[in-house]
Amino acid sequence: MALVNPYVTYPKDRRNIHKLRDRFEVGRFANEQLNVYEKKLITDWSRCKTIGVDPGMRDGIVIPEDEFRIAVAHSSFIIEKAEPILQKVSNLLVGVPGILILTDNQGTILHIVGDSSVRMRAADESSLIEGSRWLESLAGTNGIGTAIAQKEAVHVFSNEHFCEGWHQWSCAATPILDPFTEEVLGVVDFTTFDKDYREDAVGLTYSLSGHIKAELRLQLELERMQLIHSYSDHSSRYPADGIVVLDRMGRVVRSSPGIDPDECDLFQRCRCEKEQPKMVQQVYLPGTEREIGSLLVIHRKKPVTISVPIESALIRCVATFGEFVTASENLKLIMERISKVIPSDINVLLIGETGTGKEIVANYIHAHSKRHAGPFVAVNCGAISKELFESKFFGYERGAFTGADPRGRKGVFECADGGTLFLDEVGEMPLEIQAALLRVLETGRFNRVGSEKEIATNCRIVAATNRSLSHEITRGTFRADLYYRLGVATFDIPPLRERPEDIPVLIQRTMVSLCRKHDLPPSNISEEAMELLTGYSWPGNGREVRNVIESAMICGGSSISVQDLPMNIKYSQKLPQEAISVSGAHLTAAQGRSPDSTGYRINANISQREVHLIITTLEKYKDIALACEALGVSRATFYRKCKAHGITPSDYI
Ligand SMILES: Nc1ncnc2c1ncn2[C@@H]1O[C@H](COP(=O)(O)OP(=O)(O)OP(=O)(O)O)[C@@H](O)[C@H]1O
Repeated sequence: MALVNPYVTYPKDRRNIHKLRDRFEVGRFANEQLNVYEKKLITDWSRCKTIGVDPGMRDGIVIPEDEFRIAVAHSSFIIEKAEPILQKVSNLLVGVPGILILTDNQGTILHIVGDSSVRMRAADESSLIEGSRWLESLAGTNGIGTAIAQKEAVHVFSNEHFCEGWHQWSCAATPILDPFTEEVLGVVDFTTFDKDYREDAVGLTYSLSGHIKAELRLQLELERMQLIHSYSDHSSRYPADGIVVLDRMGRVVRSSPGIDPDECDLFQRCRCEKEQPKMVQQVYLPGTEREIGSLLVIHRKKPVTISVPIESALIRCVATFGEFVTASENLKLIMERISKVIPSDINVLLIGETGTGKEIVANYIHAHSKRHAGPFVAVNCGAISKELFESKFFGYERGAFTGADPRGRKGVFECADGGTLFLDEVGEMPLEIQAALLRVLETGRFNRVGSEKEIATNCRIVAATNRSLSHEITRGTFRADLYYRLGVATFDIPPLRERPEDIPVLIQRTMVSLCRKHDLPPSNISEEAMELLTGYSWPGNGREVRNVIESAMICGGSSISVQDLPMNIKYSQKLPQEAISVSGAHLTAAQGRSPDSTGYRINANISQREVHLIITTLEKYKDIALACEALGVSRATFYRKCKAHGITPSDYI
C-alpha cells in the first residue's frame, strides 16, 4: 500500500477547496485545467452525487443494536488484536485532541479510544459513535468510507468531505488488509477537528494498520494450520466423502479433490439448489472455545470419488517408512519399533502374510542402517531347490560341479558382504540348509562349495516368513536355535484385512505409482468400485491391490468403475467383522499356524470361496504363474493353498 493518494500528497487549503466546490456545484469546472488532486475531489464528489448521498447530512447513520452485535462478533478477531494496540498508542497521545477509530470492512465503527472531549463532541454533533456506519455510499467522501473504497491510506480534510455535516472534521484513515488475500478487513482512522489537522496523522494510521496486519498474520497462520489439521483428520475418517474447511470469514481453506466448493451450499441455506453438506462442524482453537472456522462433510456425487494423483489429506495423515505406507495406528507403532532397532545391527525377523510389504520393510531397514552404502541382497528361500541351496548361499569354486560356471561364483553371503541379506520365505528352508546357515550365523565364516578355504562374512540378516515358525519348531521342521538367531528382534506385520484404513491408502498409492509407470493421466475411481474394494478381504494383501488396480487401470482408462474389477471382487460382499476375523484365522491355519491354538473355527463358506477363486483363476489363465499374479500371491503360497484345499492345479489347465 503506497502513500500516493492525492488526499495525502497534496497540501490542504480550505479556501481553494471551497472555490472548487462552488464550481462543482454549478458545473463550471468542465473546461478547466485541473490538477490530479482537484480531479480526484471532483470525481469523488460526482460519484457521491450520482449515488444520491445527501450533502446536507449532519448525523452519521447508526445501525440497529442487534446488527451491531453481529458486526462485532464477526470482527471479534480483529478487535481482539487491534484494541490493545490502539489503546497503547492512545495512552501515548496525551494532550493530542484526537480519537482513534477501528471499523470493520462495512465502515461500521467497532471501537473508539482517545481524547474524551473530542469523542463526546463527535458523538453529539455527528453521531460519530460505535455502531455508526461510514461507507462512502452512505456518508459521502470521508476518511473511513474513502479508505475502504480506494483501498488506500487517505486523509479527508474539512470541506473535502462531501457532506457539510463533517466539514469540521479531519480524518486520516488506512485500511487493514487481510495478510493473505489483501482484502479489506477494516480501517484504522484518526479523527481531529479540522483546526487540529496534523499532516503526520495518516502516517500514524498507516503504521497502526501495518502492526495490526502483522498480528493478524500470526493468528490466521495458527488458525489455518489448525483448520488444515482438521481437514486431514476428517479426510481419513470419511474417505468416501468430500471435505471442505472454511476459515472464520467463510473462505475455503481446503477442499477434497473432486469437490467443487462452488457446487456446494457451504452455508446450508434452505431450499438451496446446491449440494447440502451431510455434516457441518465448527472448528475450535485447541484448548479454547474460540471458533476459528467450520468443516463440512459433503456427500460425493457419483461416480467420481478419489482422484489421482492428488495431494490428498488421507495420504497426508499416512506415515511413510521409505516405500512402506500406513495409516494404521497399530502398524505405525510397529514400524516405529522397527525403526528403533535399525541402528543396533541385530538380525530382524518379519512375520506376515504374503504381500504385506515385508520386503519393502527389509529395504527400509537396510536403507536407514549404517550399512546403507553396502549391498542389499534379497533371496527367496522358497524358490531355491534343495540341491542348489548350498551353491546359491555359499558360492562355488571353479569346476565344483557339472554345469557350473567355469570361473566359479560368489554366493549370496559374499555378495551381501558389508550390507544386508534379506532371506524371504525363510520358513521354506530345508533342515540341512538350516544347519549350514546356523553355522555361518554362529561363526561368521563359510566355505564355498568345492573349497577348503574359509571366507568371513559381514552382513546383517533380515528374514521374513509367512509361516508361524514356532509352530514349525513344534512340528520339527524348523530349528529352534536358528529361529532364535534370526529373530533377535521379531515383528508381526498385520494383514490388510486387519487394518482396513490402509486399503484406500494403498489403492491411492498404487494408482499414483501406476500413473507414473504407464505414463497415464490422473485416474479416478467410482464410489461403488471403492466400496467393493474396501469391503474385500485381500488375501494377497498389497500385492493383490497392485495387480487388481493395474489391470483395472488398463481396462478402465482414466476412470475405474465396478466393471473394471475382477469377478471375485465384483461378486464379493462386505464381510461382517466376525467373518473377517474367521477368514483371517482360516488363512493363517492354511499357512501353517495352528487353528486350534487360536481357538478359531474354519468358516466353510470362506473356504469354499477360496477354492472357487483358485479354480476359476486357473481355468481363466491356464498358467500357474499368471494365476499367481492375478491372485496376488507368491507361487509358494499358491501351492500351499492348493494343497490345503486338495486342488491339483494341472486338472484345470
Ligand atoms: N504398506 C505398504 N506400503 C506400500 N506398498 C505396499 C505395502 N504393503 C504392500 N505393498 C506393495 O505390495 C507388494 C508386495 O510387497 P512385498 O513383496 O514387500 O510383500 P511381502 O510381504 O514381502 O510378500 P511375500 O510374502 O511374497 O514375500 C509390493 O508391490 C508393495 O509395493
